[in-house]
Amino acid sequence: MTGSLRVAADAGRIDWDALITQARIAMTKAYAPYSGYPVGAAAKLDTGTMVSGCNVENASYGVGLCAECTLVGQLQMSGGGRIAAFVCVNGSGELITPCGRCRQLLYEFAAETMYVRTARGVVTMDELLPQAFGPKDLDQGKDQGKDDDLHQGLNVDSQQH
Ligand SMILES: O=c1ccn([C@H]2C[C@H](O)[C@@H](CO)O2)c(=O)[nH]1
Repeated sequence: MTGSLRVAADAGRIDWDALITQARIAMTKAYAPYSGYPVGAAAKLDTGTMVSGCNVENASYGVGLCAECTLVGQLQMSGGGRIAAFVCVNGSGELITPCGRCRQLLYEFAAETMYVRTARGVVTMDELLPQAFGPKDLDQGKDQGKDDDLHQGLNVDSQQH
């Protein structure tokens, strides 16, 4: 089976209706007095556990939490795990795609292949956030930080400016 066929077959085994129902229930708990735009999110972990979240806004607008924020908080609090499937919905219960910041939040906890059902169909996390920055990049950066030659090279350069 080719890669894309396997992806389609795996995604087809997910109970999306159950996940969307959970997201809609979560959306009813949203605290969104400022935007008037409630959001609910739900994820199925590779452990089988279901977690959900809703947006929680704030009088200091910029510090409001997206539904995905509270979802990853619940994920960690409920013992951790990797997200195998994810959906989020708006106040009408319709599918929306996670905002940019939330794609990064979700990526941190994504399973090897994580499926996201959107209004345009099922996509993978890698398709939603291509060339993502993640934990592996931090590992590489740490190794390079110990490279004295590189540091000296950077110092020389900075002295020239
Ligand atoms: O992926 C998203 C996009 C938006 N929102 C929230 C943030 C804000 O409370 C409201 C309007 O942007 O929707 C989410 O929870 N998740």
